Amino acid sequence: DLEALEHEGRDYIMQLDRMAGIRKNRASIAEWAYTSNITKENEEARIQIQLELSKQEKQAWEETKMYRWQDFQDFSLRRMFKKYSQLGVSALPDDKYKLLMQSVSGMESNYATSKICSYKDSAKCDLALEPDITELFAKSQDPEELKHLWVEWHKAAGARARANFTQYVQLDNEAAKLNNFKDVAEWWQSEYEVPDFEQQLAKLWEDVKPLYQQLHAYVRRRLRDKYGDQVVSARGPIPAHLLGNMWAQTWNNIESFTRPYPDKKEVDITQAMREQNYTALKMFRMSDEFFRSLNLTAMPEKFWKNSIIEKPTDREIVCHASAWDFYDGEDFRIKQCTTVDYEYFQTTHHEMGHIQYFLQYKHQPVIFRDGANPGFHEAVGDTIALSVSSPKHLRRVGLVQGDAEDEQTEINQLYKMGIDKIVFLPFAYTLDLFRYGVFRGETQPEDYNCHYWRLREMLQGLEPPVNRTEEDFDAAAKYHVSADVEYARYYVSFIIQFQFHRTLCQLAGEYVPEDLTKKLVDCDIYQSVAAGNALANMLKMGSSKPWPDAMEALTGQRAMRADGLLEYFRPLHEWLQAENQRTGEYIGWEPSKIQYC
Ligand SMILES: C=C(C[SeH])C(=O)N1CCC[C@H]1C(=O)O
Ligand SMILES: [Zn+2]
Repeated sequence: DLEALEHEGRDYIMQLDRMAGIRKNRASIAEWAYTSNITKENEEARIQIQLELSKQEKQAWEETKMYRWQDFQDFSLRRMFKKYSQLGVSALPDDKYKLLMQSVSGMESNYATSKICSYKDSAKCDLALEPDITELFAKSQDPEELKHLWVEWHKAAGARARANFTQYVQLDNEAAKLNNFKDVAEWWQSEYEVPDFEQQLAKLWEDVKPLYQQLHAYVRRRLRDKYGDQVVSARGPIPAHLLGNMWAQTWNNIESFTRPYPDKKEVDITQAMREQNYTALKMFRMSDEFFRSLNLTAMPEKFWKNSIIEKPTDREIVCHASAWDFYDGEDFRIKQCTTVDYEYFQTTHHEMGHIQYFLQYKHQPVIFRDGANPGFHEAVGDTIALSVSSPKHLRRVGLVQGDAEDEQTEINQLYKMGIDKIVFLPFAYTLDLFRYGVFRGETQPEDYNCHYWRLREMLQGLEPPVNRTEEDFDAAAKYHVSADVEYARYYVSFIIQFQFHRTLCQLAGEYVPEDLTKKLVDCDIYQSVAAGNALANMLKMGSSKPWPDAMEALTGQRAMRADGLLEYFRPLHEWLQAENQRTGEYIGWEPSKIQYC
């Protein structure tokens, strides 16, 4: 009878889950070995193990689908079977599976090992993205040097990935079809378990776009003031190489010469960190201490032993920051090439947020050890970092001196947060709208660069520094495109982290709507056990329930909405509107004159 069948099904799936944990542990170990020491043999070993594990997965899958789990009574049991009934890329025949692994691995190692020549010294050709190019791009205010770095990096890391990318698209789409998806776009969106995910992204963009356009117009004027109208036009898109970041995904590196009230004291956190002899380890210890202050879980001993927190000098590694779950309940690691600066201070909290999520849901069955949706996993650390970057907290830890002055200081603070959080949204939206089009076949290889820049211009109001052709492939110059990492997760994160932050600030007694002494912009939840417990309760759920349940458990809302972000930035939005009106700034941008299609 059904009762007995369900009982047998439970025994089966729990045994399968234990085996899956062992497989994932082995996969993580092989992946770590390769990405922390990029050599041909480590790449081959990793692919060999992936191939072996995929065979085991396929066998297990054959057995799993024999169960009539759709009729089971228990919700969690049904959910476990549903997730295990999706085989993934292992559904590909061995030869295609191997080809797919090789094409992604080829792109990723190209990205990780690409070097370019210096602008000032054409004989110096050992500049890596981290730390060399990143540092130069953050500091240089020479448009010609920035143009050189931008063009050379996009040639080395972007154009060179085109062939592998085209093959990866073909094979990944075949895998999608074997999993009963139309294409990879549908497969990626299925992770969010809502039928209208793409419409939700579009709605969120409509909500935030007016604020972005005001910020874009203001920044364009300040850049025109600095570089002149031969470099930055009054009504056109902003050249993408002038924003302090290789992908113009965050503009925090131009804050020092574009902030609204320049005569207010300079708040240079990076300088303060360096003056106070911060080290990578100190940054990690401080982050761990913040999480513990919320009554969350301390980093386990193995974390401190096994993590790589600085770039090794004796080998090539994948420097792009990452957090690792080894699915054995004990081994959790971060790998990042930390530099002592404000940006990496944020990244450290971001990665520690991933580890905290791993720790909170480690008691779950392996199949539920995941974010409620991919965006939740990206939002945890950033939510904590919203408190860490508040003036109140920076004063608490001695990175900022003196007291909160006045409304102008607050506008400067909101501006600093806005050129990080608001400008990121159209960037993130572009990256996956582009790839949705590629996977759907709406964008053919001969149109890759043209379609990428059409979206960049339409959504971000940017243009390339020089003409582009289909010899280029600028999208792959971004890590996540070369590494096959879905990006809508960050778009979701940058929206929901403000919903999380607002709730946690209220629980911490740090934010009271309409109380001018308890403003959201200056909320710091540090040491609030009430906030920490509420966050922990949501994190413990992992992916055991659909994400609206997790969202409701923490915030009382069941949807992702821009109202948290818009509330946080309202004073800045009003200031920008007044300021752009005062200077008669043109809001939006006319078509670019640069050739890229
Ligand atoms: C820090 C990570 C590793 Se999950 C990252 O890739 N992030 C964090 C914010 C956006 C995105 C990026 O760097 O593009
Ligand atoms: Zn992340």
